[in-house]
Amino acid sequence: MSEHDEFSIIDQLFKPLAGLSREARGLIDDVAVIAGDSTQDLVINTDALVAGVHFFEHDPLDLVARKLMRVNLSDIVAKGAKPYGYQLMTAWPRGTSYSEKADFVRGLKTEQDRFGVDLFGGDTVSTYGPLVVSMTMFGRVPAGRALSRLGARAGDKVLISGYIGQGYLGLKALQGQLMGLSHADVNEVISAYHLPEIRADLAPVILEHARSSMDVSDGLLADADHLARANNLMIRLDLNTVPTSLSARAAIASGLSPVDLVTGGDDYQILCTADEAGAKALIMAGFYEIGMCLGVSEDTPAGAELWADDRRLDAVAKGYTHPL
Ligand SMILES: Nc1ncnc2c1ncn2[C@@H]1O[C@H](COP(=O)(O)OP(=O)(O)OP(=O)(O)O)[C@@H](O)[C@H]1O
Ligand SMILES: Cc1ncc(C[n+]2csc(CCOP(=O)(O)O)c2C)c(N)n1
Ligand SMILES: [Mg+2]
Repeated sequence: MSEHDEFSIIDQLFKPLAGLSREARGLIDDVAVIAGDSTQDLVINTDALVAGVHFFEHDPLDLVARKLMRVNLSDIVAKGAKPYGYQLMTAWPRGTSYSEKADFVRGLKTEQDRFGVDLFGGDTVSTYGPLVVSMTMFGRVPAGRALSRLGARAGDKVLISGYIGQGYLGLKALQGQLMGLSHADVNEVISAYHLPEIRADLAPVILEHARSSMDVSDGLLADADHLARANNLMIRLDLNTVPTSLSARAAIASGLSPVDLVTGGDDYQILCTADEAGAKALIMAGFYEIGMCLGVSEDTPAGAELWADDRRLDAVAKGYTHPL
């Protein structure tokens, strides 16, 4: 096992290449922001999906395309930006048929129509390895207003845009490891794994009322930990207030640990912080309050902790990390 993971590689090898460019945000945010004209900036995000790592090799390719679009859109929306267009890279395993590629394109078209984006360019190559698809998504935001992971303050409320654990439950169902759910519940969580919910409609309210914001891809606890550390704060999450679906509650009743839901990842919900008034407005728009930002001290170092019923809970891992 290597002593490196994605975060140490980014930190040690890639961060120096970003230099002091404002656009890169020191590679501590999820996106780059490029100044446009005097009215708007461009928010840019790249996320890739790899067969066997992010999706199953036999997943229908229209769903893979749709998931690729959504995992990229979640970062754009989290920064308060409006989706604009995208570039695409596809590395096709040799022997992939024309009709499979056409399925992939059909999935892209469905999401283009839904989210109002067009294809701006990209690259098409072949590979001896598994299918790899990567997207660079562009969004537009009023000049100087793009949100960041930075900006949270002690006393801020922590909020989430929707159910946590749906994608993880779908993954477990597809792996045949989910017990106690009805047929309809299983279909619901598998559908969430393939097609995470993206609330593009929330971008304006996030822009208006959040102080810091990011999407949740690795796991709620892991991403709250990233946000907390970026701001040198302690985030205390209250597990009892994390919103979960009826399917998730049925899985818990059948023995699933609720901690797994907040560390499993594949959520693509929006995690943000706001002051009291901002939190009220965000809750009115559909967000759920799930925790607090606290100042750091010897007893409360920077990072995220999970609490339930006045007890701190331990998690084996806070979320998904790519071993490198
Ligand atoms: N290979 C790379 N080259 C340049 N920058 C990179 C590379 N990999 C990651 N980064 C940058 O490092 C920062 C953190 O990346 P990370 O993948 O953790 O972001 P994220 O939005 O949380 O990702 P994800 O949605 O994939 O979980 C981002 O600014 C990203 O652009
Ligand atoms: C087949 C299969 N096995 C495992 C997982 C879980 N998983 C893989 S990557 C990731 C974090 C987000 O990725 P990234 O950080 O690259 O954006 C998660 C939760 C999955 N989705 N599919
Ligand atoms: Mg992100």
